[in-house]
Amino acid sequence: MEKPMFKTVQEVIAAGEGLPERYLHEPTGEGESQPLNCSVPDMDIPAIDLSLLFSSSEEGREELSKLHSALSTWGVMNHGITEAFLDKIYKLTKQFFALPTEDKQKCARETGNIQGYGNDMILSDNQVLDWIDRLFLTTYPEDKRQLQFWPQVPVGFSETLHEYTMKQRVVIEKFFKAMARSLELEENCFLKMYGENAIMNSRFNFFPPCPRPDKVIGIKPHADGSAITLLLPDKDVEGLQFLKDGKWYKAPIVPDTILINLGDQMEIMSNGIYKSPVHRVVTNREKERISVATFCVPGPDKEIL
Ligand SMILES: O=C(O)CCC(=O)C(=O)O
Ligand SMILES: [Fe+2]
Repeated sequence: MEKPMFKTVQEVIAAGEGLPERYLHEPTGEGESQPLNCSVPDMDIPAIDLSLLFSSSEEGREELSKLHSALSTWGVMNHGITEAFLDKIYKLTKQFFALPTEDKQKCARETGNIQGYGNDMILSDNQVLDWIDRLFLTTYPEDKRQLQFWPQVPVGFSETLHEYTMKQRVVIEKFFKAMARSLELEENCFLKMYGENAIMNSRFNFFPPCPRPDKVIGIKPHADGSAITLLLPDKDVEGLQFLKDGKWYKAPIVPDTILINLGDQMEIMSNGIYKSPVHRVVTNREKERISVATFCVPGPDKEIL
């Protein structure tokens, strides 16, 4: 199929033609009266050890109440995972986006397909574009993978993504069980709604340094449409912010953790007790930033109640 004509943000920068107007963000939403790059306070999300939640000890009960409070306040929590493995993913993501354009184009998205490498999806002519390039891959179930979009270079990318997907499945199962426990529900109730055929999509996000962080946004305010999202925000560069009571708060950098973010489907599954938070990504004048978001979506055979 013919590849669509598009310029990624990296190509826009390389062309040296200045900042196209299409990237100038119109501040119309809640909490958007201040410049995008104004300083905002830290949010206080706890790091929670999901395995501890299954112990009936005092410590286990404490962890469970921490989970309840984090999810009902923010809809977000952190969970530790081995450092060396996460480092591998960060490194491969950086290496992929540092490849020459022709190499990245080998994974380029095709018209009508969400999978592959490209810029912000252009859905309408007057859409303000996000300052982001991305590689979007369905990782689970394995028969939904479109391997022609999986990078051959850097070497080890596909194997590591497969391994990460399997590790994430363990975290997801624990998380759904823990969430049911935190609401005093039958342990498997969310897992059953989520289903065996749940789909996982990983999106590798790259935000190049931006000349106008006051006017250009990395990702517009949104809530994820998933059940849950497992997110690896950049290890060094901040940018992710969450909206609460009309104010933005920044997600602090917590090393060696996955940030678990509830999506709209989980808000419904928990009868609104847990919220799907609105969040955005701001840009940085000097530094590039990466993140890897995995959206976990119930299978098409599931009805969300
Ligand atoms: O880059 C980040 O930290 C967040 C990414 C995000 O919100 C998304 O991909 O939906
Ligand atoms: Fe998001």
